[in-house]
Amino acid sequence: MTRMFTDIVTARVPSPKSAVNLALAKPKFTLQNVNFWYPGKQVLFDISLVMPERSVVAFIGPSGCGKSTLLRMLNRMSDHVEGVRHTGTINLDGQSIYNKDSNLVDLRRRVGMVFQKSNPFPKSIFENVAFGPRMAGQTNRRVLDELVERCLRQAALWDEVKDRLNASALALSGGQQQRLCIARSLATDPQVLLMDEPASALDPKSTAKIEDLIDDLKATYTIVIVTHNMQQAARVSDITAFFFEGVLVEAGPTRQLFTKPSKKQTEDYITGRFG
Ligand SMILES: Nc1ncnc2c1ncn2[C@@H]1O[C@H](COP(=O)(O)OP(=O)(O)OP(=O)(O)O)[C@@H](O)[C@H]1O
Repeated sequence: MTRMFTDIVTARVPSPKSAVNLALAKPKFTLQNVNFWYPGKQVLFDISLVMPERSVVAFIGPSGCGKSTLLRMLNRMSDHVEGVRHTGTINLDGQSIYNKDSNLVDLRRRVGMVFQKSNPFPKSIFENVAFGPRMAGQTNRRVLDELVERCLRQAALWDEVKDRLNASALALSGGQQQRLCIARSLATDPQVLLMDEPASALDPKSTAKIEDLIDDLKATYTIVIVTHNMQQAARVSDITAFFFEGVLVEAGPTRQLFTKPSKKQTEDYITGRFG
């Protein structure tokens, strides 16, 4: 059973073209002793983890283990629930994101987010991508045209929509809508993309497109992805972090974690014994 599963997974570990030299990469996020509480309940326990720049980091683990909460801490979306608190530090490029003088608008611009369910605005394809730059004060049509084209190209959607930029975004397929949301999050010029199960609502073909896109995007961006699909983690990520009941059980290079996990709990999870 173990052998069969790891054979399947290692056959699909990231291709050499996309492999990142983790030893040389600069840390993008550094988490030290992070704890997090919802009102009356601690859900993350003493998490320490380094996420290298321009790599893909996957969070895996059973439902409720705290993956999304930790992901949302990285751009402080978790602050929005009343009564939450945390301890520990999260540094982005060496600066704490929780400093009292840190700028939340700037943090969200630098750390974009793509959700499980695509959520385009009920506007045209063009306006969805132009929305962020417009909110930031960009009014020059030529600049917006160029930016929309660049982001749609980066999101591997340009060829499919270039002749209907004024059509409603809601008329696109689910997979196209998700790529549009990725294009929209690229338009504010982020450095990090947080993806919360970005392909779980998509068919296999659209999922493959998102995975190819993640592989392309990491040349420019640091990507953190929550996924329930272990084969997807194995295919797209450089580093995998396995969580169980709010504890980071093990994190390391993806191939190593899936072929030679150092903890029995990790092995039990990746071989399907629980979760
Ligand atoms: N807004 C909230 N208020 C209170 N508790 C919450 C809230 N959001 C999540 N939790 C709890 O925090 C714990 C971690 O949830 P979280 O969504 O981070 O886990 P997850 O690993 O992402 O789960 P899933 O894979 O099912 O999405 C769970 O026990 C959950 O019930």
